[in-house]
Amino acid sequence: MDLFSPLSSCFDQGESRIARLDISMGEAPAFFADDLQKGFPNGLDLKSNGCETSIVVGNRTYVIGGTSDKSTLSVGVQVYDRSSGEWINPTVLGTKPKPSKGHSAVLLNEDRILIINKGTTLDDCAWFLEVDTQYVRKQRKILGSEVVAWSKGVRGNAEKPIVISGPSGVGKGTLISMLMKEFPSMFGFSVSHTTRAPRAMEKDGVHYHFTERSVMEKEIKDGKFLEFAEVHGNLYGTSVEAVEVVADEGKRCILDIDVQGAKSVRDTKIEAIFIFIKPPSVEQLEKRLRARKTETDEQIEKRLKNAKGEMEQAEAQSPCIFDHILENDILDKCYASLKKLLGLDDESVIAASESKISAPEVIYLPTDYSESKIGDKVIIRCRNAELEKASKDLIVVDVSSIKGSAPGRTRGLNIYTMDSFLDGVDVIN
Ligand SMILES: Nc1ncnc2c1ncn2[C@@H]1O[C@H](COP(=O)(O)OP(=O)(O)OP(=O)(O)O)[C@@H](O)[C@H]1O
Ligand SMILES: Nc1nc2c(ncn2[C@@H]2O[C@H](COP(=O)(O)O)[C@@H](O)[C@H]2O)c(=O)[nH]1
Repeated sequence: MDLFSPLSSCFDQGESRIARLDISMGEAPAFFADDLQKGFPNGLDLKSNGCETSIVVGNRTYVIGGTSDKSTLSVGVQVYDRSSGEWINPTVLGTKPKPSKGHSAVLLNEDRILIINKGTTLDDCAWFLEVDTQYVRKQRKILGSEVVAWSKGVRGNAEKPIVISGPSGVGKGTLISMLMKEFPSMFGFSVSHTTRAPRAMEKDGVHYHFTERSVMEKEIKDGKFLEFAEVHGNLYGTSVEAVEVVADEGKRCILDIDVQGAKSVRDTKIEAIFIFIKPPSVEQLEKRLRARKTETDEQIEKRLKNAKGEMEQAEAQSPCIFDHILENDILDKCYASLKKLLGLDDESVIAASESKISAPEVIYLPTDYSESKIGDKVIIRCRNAELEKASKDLIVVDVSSIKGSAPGRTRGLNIYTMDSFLDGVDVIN
């Protein structure tokens, strides 16, 4: 079996990477490998640090690596449009990977590129550069410019985020606090941005990121938000970073957002569980809001008025935003239903602990390897020196079960080792 037909998209270190670019069409800028290797500016603000990789997707060539901005120690992206002969500086969304000792690129399904970072731990080695996913297309329309988006690959099946919505005062925050108190290592709260003033006990960066409207509007324009909405006269929004921070802690993300926000998240096609919490009655809702003593009478009136619209929208069958509607009448009862729904009631927890899957192996990606793509698997073969150290010389990056995309992490990545000799794999370089 020939596992190692070379990948056209990969450039090993020391080679003249850019020289391999097909820039024969149109008026491509002078873009010489020599200049790049000496670190000379090339008219594109792109300087080589010996780590660029290029990959062709349709009529575009993506040059990934190095950075055009010395202040951000992260991987840069440049696009060469072969039909117009022009270089484009795309808007790059999402958290970028940090520069590594080189990387290789593998095209997946024409909509995203798998970037494998050399010399990193396997938990940080796989990143996806999305070039034409639904999210990227939508952002391209909104921002009116070329867009690419980074999404880090997360090993294993991290659970879907949970979106909790419901009228103000229904008890969303109370239920979320109970969940986070009982399961502190399981859940992480997505800290939203808001332009409303902090309440007495609220801390910046914990309950919200309190911000100015003009700053938030600029950040919305820059594509930093997964969703945002005008709620009860203030601007609220979930930044992409807020969700990524939770995923990076290995926790399941909980979003407390209004119905408009839930609809926006639903529209992005992000895989999440959407739960609407409804009050037993509008009278009870008013009682809770008044007892909380955090809003003026006028603000309470506004929130109650909006509550009616939110409940109508949530219970409408089409478009159906929510997967579940829970009534928060007796708090403990509602909390028990929420836990059951999330598979956290006693019976489900015992069943899960009995069938617990062992933690993924800790492996390091070598700096010297060759790789090949077979279907949904990228096979990485360690070379010489590293081969001697490694008991298993093949690392398999299996993308067949990946779920999700930018904004946020791409889950379900399976990375494991294999021994080519023991497994009888015929390796041809
Ligand atoms: N089932 C319940 N019965 C009675 N009071 C409740 C119940 N659930 C929550 N409360 C109380 O109602 C008030 C509002 O709850 P909470 O602040 O959690 O609402 P919320 O939905 O998060 O509101 P907002 O959207 O404005 O942030 C709080 O004082 C809380 O203690
Ligand atoms: N669309 C969004 N809605 C949000 C977000 N964060 C909070 N909210 C919702 O706003 C109201 C009011 O909250 P309060 O703290 O002022 O009482 C409530 O319904 C929240 O769910 C967000 O990031 N996006």
